[in-house]
Amino acid sequence: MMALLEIRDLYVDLGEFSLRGASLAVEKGKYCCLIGDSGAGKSILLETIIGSFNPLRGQILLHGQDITKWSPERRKMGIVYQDYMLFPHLNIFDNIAFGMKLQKMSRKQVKTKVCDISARLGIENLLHRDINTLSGGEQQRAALARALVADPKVLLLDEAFSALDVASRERMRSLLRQLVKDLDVTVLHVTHDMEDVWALADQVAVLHDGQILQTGSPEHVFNCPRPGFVAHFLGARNILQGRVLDCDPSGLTHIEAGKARFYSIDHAPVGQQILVSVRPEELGLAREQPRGTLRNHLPAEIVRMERRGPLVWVTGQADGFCLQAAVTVMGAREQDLKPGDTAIFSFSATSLRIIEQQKNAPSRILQDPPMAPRIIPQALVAD
Ligand SMILES: Nc1ncnc2c1ncn2[C@@H]1O[C@H](COP(=O)(O)OP(=O)(O)OP(=O)(O)O)[C@@H](O)[C@H]1O
Repeated sequence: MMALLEIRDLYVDLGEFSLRGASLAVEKGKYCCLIGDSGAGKSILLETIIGSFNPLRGQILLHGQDITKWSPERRKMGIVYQDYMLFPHLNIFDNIAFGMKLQKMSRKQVKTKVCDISARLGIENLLHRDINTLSGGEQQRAALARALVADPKVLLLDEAFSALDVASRERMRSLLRQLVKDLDVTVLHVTHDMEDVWALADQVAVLHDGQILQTGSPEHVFNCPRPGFVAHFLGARNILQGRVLDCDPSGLTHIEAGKARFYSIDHAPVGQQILVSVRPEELGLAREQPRGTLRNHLPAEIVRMERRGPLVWVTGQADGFCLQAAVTVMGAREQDLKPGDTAIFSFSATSLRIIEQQKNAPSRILQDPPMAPRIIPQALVAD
C-alpha cells in the first residue's frame, strides 16, 4: 500500500542542529506518534514537513507526489502547537475561519464549515467568544478546529496536549480518536506522553539526534526495541545475549544465555545468536521458586533496592547477569526482601522477547555498567 505521507532521507541543516537522513512512511488514515528525547529534532521535522524549513537533500511525498518544494499553503496540512498559537485579536469563529477567508471562500461556505467542525469538537457555543476568555482545553479544541476545518490530508500535532490536565487530556484523546476516524485524516503527533502512544497510535517512530531509529506498531517497538538508544529510551533494561538451542513442538524457543536456560514464544533459527529482553515491570520476585510453572526462573542476589513512585526497583546479580525488576511496594513488602537476600526473579515466556538476531556474535552476557551495591533503609520499602 502506498504511503500517504512519506519522507525520504531528509537532511535539514540549521547550523547547530541537523536532521540527518530522516525517513518515515505513514499510510492513509493512520495515526503515527513521533517520540524521542528532548532536542532530537521532532519539531524541526514537523516544521520541515509543513514547509517552514527547506531540506538540503531528500524528499517529502504526499500520495507519491513530491511536494518538497511546494509552499506551505499548497501542501494543505493542518498543524496544532503546544501553545495553540491562536490569533488573540480574533474571536473563535474568525480564528477557525481565518485560512478559508484567505482562500476567498464564500461566507456561506465558511459558516457551514466552521459550524460543522466546531459542533464535532463541542465548541459551537463558544464561537463568539474572545480567545482570552477560554480555558486551555477550549483553546486547544479551537486550535484543532482551525487545523481541521480546511480538510487537510495530514494533521500535524506538536505536543498539542501537553498543557492540559490529565482528565482533559483523556477527553481530548477520545475526541481526537473519533474525529480522525470520521474525517479519515492521517496524523503525525509529536508527544512525550506514552499514554498518547497507547491510546492513539497505529504506528510509532523514535527520533534521536536527527534520525529516525525505529518505526513500527507500538507493540512491536515497545516489545522489540532496537538495542541501543531506542531500547534504553523505552525502558527496556534486561538485555541478554544468548543463542537459540531448540524450538519445541509446543512452539517454545529454548535459549541459552551464559549458564542459564530460558523460554521465549518468539522464534529464531536454531543456533542463531540473539539479544533478548524482558521489561522490568514483567519480572516477578519470590523467595521460593514456584513449582510446576513454565515461567523462566533465575535465583539472584539482591544488590540494590530503590523506591521510585509506586514501585520498587530491585537489582539482582547472578552468574554475571544483572536483572532489574520493578515490583509494587506491596509486593516487595510481602516478600520481605532486602539487599543481600537471594530472590527468584521470574518471568513468562511471553515476556522474554527476541529483540535482535545477530551475525557472528560471541555468546556473552550484556550487563548494565557495574554498580556499587547500595543498601536502602528498609523503611523506604515498608511505608
Ligand atoms: N530555528 C532554529 N535554528 C537553529 N536551531 C534550532 C532551531 N530550532 C530548533 N533548533 C535546535 O534544533 C534542535 C532540535 O529542536 P527541536 O525543537 O526539533 O527538538 P524536539 O525533539 O522537538 O525537542 P523537545 O522534545 O524538547 O521539544 C534543538 O537543539 C534546538 O535548539
